Amino acid sequence: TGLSRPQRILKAVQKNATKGNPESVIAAIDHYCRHSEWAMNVGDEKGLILDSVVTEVNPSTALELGTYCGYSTVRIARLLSPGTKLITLEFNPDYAAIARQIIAYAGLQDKVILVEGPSGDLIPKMKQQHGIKSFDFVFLDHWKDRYVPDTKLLEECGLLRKGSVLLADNVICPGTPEYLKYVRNDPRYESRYFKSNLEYTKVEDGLEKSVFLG
Ligand SMILES: Cc1ncccc1-c1cc(O)c2nc[nH]c(=O)c2c1
Ligand SMILES: [Mg+2]
Repeated sequence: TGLSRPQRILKAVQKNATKGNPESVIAAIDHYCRHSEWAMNVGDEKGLILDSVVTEVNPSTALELGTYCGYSTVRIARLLSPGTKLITLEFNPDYAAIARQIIAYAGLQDKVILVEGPSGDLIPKMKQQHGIKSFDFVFLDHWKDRYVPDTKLLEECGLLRKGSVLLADNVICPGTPEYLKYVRNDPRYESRYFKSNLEYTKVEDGLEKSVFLG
């Protein structure tokens, strides 16, 4: 039955973007998903908030939960200082295969480590597999029912330090009420909501930024 949506997004990148130019890859995906077919990228509006938080944190170590086609992976990796790494976890092998090609098309493959598998299994292996002491920045954008268990797992594995920043997508749509309760009620987190819109729509959504206080 033809190409998948991620495959069509990759084709749009190959057709409309310039190799090695992350900005053009981002613009090509946003144009395609706004004018041709919707897809669950963080998008251009929430993407500006993501950019500002990544720039403020300037992480040495960053983790992304949920790669999909690599749109936010490219947004984050293009802002990282030389010598820093973004680890991105993706459960779906078909998504991962497309994301690798989009990340490579942007010329960012040397800054990104894409790992396929369930976040719940991979998070406890981060230290030994990738020599990570702790993450300065975590972008949660995978599955709403995993936000709380994976946050607890990051704490338990000693992967968060005083000042680590968690940024969560979709806290309104599809919505992560349990996660919002968790980070807003736990005194170890200082949380703030950034109101925005669901990618490429007028529906409200937003990002929750939570600083781990240790
Ligand atoms: C798919 C969808 N339909 C209607 C409304 C929102 C969504 C939606 C939007 C996103 O940004 C997502 N990010 C990560 N994971 C998701 O499952 C997800 C789902
Ligand atoms: Mg999302």
